[in-house]
Amino acid sequence: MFIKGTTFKNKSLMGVSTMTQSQSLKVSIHPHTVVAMMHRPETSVGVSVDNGPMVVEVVDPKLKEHCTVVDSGFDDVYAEDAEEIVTPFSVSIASGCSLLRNPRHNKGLAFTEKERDAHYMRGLLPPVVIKQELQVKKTMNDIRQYDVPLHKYKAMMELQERNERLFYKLLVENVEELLPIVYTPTVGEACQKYGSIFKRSQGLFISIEDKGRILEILNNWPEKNIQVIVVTDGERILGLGDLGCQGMGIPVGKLSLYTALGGIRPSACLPITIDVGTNNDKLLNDEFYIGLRQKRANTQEYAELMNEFMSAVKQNYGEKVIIQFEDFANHNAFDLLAKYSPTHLVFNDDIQGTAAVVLAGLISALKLVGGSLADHRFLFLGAGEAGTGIAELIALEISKQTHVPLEEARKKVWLVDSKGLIVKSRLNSLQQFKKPWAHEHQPVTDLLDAVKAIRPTVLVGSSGVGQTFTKEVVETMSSYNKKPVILALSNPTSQSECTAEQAYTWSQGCAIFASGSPFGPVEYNGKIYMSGQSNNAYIFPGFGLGLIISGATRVHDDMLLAASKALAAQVTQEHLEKGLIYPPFANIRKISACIAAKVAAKAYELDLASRLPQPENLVAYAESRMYSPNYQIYR
Ligand SMILES: O=C([O-])CC(=O)C(=O)O
Ligand SMILES: [Mg+2]
Repeated sequence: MFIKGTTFKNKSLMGVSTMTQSQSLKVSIHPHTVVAMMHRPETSVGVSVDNGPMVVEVVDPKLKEHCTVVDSGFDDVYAEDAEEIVTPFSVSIASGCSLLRNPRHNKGLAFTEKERDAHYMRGLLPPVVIKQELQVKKTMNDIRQYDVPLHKYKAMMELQERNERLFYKLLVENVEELLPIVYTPTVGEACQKYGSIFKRSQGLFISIEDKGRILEILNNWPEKNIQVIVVTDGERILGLGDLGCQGMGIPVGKLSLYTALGGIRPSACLPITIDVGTNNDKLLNDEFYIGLRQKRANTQEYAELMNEFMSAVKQNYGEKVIIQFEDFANHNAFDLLAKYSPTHLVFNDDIQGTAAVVLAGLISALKLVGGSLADHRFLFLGAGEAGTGIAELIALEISKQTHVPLEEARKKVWLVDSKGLIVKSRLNSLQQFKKPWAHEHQPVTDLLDAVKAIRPTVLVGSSGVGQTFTKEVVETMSSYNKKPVILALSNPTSQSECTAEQAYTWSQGCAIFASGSPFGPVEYNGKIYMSGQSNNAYIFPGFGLGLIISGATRVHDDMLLAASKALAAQVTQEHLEKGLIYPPFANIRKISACIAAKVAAKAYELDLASRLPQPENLVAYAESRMYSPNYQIYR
């Protein structure tokens, strides 16, 4: 809303910020405009409201000279058609139209008669009053009418912008149907087209040009009580590569899962995209691209910006804000995690979250294939964040179970990158994070030969390249194993190493298969095969909740192991009989509470928890702290 001339000589919010609470400003405006405190203490303005004509009365004589009185009537009192300079004056207790347009508080047709009266909404809505349940039904009907997933995505984003609780209610109650829309695979397409579909900013954009001003930018975000930040620099969005500033879809999507799946309050979630340019020429030449039109900054500029960012976050939100790194390219992901783990509560979802979810799947799969982890041989296609992250967690668990040194346990795990099997003779040319996986072996240049040479029982795809598990690869795996475990983790679906149908057909129905992005049931030889979704979405929401409820200050590998085991414990005999190595997403909030409880328990055990005393029943405590999307009642 704009107030004409806006009564302040210094026509900007900064002008307002110079006033203190004691310099009270009495305002009588349109009856539905209840003006109260502005967000920031330094901008607090005591304001009272009378019903009546538009009058601004300044009580403090010292402020009088800064103000002009505005009258009501035919005049353009809100300066809607004025070309003069105006102050965008906003009110903070919403009522009337501003309440209906406030996504956090809007309930649409579900506002009761009493609320409509109390909040000056009578006449602004049609007479009917409906329940949230009916709104869910109606909105789901709407969404289902779109055939194109991206259209459903846009409808969901619009809902989030219009009525946040309804958005989360839909997501919580229809998680299996809507996850592929707000998350992988559709979010991948949304990021590719983000510039064209961009309507409203849903997070903070920090560009290399903002160097020196990051703290100021964080302060522009309306919420102060931030508990989780998901940040990307857009350089490796899913398996789609460098999408620059358009990677914003990922932090937004991940954080909506933090809320829907892990029960973290939406106001406590902050999506951030760091824009240091992009090396994607297609985007640089795209007229609708929303980011900086330049190549990525050099290593030093990048490191300086990230350093300022990490310091600003800690300064603004304290020790206990979770900073989740998402979809950074390998070279930065490992460095950032190593650099900031000792000083910040950082979590890399692609390295650590994916590792925990895959280990959980393997723990379940053992119940189908037999043996312990140490009895198996693991071969990875892809030696990046996911590949080496999973490999390391498997080795850590083997080492704990069998009491062999970690270096020894690592020998059970083999990795193939774009140059072939990672072996000792390649050591000097390998990036640091691949070096632990260079075992003694002849050079092998491709995956099929690596499968023949290593004879793995478990094959994991984490290369970001689609259709790399060929018929021959799957057949060869099946020739050595009665039940080959095949995980095609790359996202979105287009980058999956093979489809569920290919895995079941080529293995003649023997494979235990899961994938990063979802596949529907497959019929093979008259039997229906269901595959699980091996995606970090099972882990990070509950993991984050566990960190928050314990007040953890650092992430520890043992917490990842605890999360894996908690997830694996949710897989029942009934799931296993269907070939599922993950529980259905339908129960995810319950699962997240169980994961949170185990992560929190580990934090207490490791003396990393700051919330004391430790609650007696951590599962019940976790559940009690979860955000509910049900509407609140307004007085
Ligand atoms: O977003 C997902 O679906 C999983 C993930 O972290 C990635 O692929 O980078
Ligand atoms: Mg990711």
